[in-house]
Amino acid sequence: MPLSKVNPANYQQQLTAKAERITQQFSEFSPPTLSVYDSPELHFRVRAEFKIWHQDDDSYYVMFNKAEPKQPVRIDHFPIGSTIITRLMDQLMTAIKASPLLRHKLFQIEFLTTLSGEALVSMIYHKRLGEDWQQLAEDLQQQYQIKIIGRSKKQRMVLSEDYVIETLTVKGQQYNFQQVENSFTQPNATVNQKMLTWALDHSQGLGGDLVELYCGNGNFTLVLAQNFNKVLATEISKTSVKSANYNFELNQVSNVTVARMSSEDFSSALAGEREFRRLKDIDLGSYQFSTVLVDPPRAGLDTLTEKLISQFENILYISCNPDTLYNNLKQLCQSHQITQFAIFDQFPYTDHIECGVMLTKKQQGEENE
Ligand SMILES: C[S@@+](CC[C@H](N)C(=O)[O-])C[C@H]1O[C@@H](n2cnc3c(N)ncnc32)[C@H](O)[C@@H]1O
Repeated sequence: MPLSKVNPANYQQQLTAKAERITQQFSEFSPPTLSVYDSPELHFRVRAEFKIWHQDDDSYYVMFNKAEPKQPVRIDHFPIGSTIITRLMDQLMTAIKASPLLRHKLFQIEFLTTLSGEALVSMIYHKRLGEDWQQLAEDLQQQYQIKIIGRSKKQRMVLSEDYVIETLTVKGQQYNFQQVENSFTQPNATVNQKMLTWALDHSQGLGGDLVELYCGNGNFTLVLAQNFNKVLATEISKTSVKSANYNFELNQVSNVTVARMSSEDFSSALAGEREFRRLKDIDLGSYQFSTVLVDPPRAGLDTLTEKLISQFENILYISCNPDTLYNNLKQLCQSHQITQFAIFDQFPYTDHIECGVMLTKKQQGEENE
C-alpha cells in the first residue's frame, strides 16, 4: 500500500465504498444485510516487515509497491504500524546506524508485536552471525525489552524465545495465544477480536461437533471450542499445529484434536476415499459434525474441499479474498443459504477486505433455488 494513501479523514468513506462493492458483488446470493466491522484508523498492524537500505552513512527502512517492484520506497514514518512497531523502528534504526557490526549486511527486519505489549524482532543478514553480534543484540533486547532473532543463510539465532504471547479479549473473556515467528497470524489484532466475537456469536447454539480446516495456531478454534462438544481441526503447517496444541493447553481447552494435514487430503479422508497415517489415532466415526469452519488462504477452497463442506449443516467461511469466496459460494449456495454476512476491515487504505459468511443447509426442495 502506498503510505501516501493513509489519511484517517478518508477512512470511513473508503470503508463505506468497500461495503457497497461487496454488497453488489454478492447480491446474486441474496444474503442478509451486510454487517460492517471497522478498524482503528491508525496503528492497527501488529506485524510488518521491511527491507533495509544502506546509502553512504545512512540506513533506512524501505518497502516496495506492487506496481513498481524494483523501486524502493523509503519509510521513515509508518502510522499503520502498532505503536510498539513505530517506536521500535526509530529506536532500532538509531542503534543500527551507530554500530557497524549491527548494520553491516543487514537487509531485512521483521516485527511481530501484540496488544499485550510484547515484541519479537527478526534481524536478517547476508553474513554469518557470531558472538560479537550476539552480545550487541542481547544488549538491544535488554534495553528495549524485546525478543530478538538473528537470521542469515542456514543460521537462526534465537536470543530468548521465537514467539510472543498475545492476549485477545472476546466477549469479556481473555484468551492467550502463542504466536511464532514466521508462521501465520492475523495482521490486525483489534479487527481479529471483532471476527472472533462474530464467529462466537453465530456458532452459539449449533451444538454437535465442529470440524475446522486451516486452523493456523488455533485462533478461531480456541474461542469457538466452547460452543461444541468436540472439535477436530486441521492445518498444513507443522509450526502452526505445534503452536495450536500449545495454545489449547495454555488456555485449558481440552475438547480439541488437531491433525497436520492439507485440506485436500483431509477432505479425501472424510469422503472415505483414502486412509491417512496422520489420522490413525482419530476415530472419525465418533464425531457428529454439525458445523464446518474454513479460513483458507487467498486461493480459496479447492474443488474437493468445496464439495466436502457442502455436506455440512452449517458452514462458517472466513475469507481474505472476496473473489475466491464468490467463486466458492457459486457452488455452496446451490445447497446452502447465507444467514449471516459480514466484512471486517483488516486492511484499511487498501482494496483488501476480510469477509465472514455463515451458511445453513437449505431444506429439501429448496436446493438450487
Ligand atoms: C488465512 S490463514 C488462517 C489461519 C487461522 N484460521 C487464523 O485465524 O489465524 C490460512 C491457514 O491455512 C494454512 N494452509 C495453507 N494451505 C493449506 C492447505 N492446502 N491445507 C491446509 N492448510 C493450509 C496456512 O498454513 C494458514 O495457517
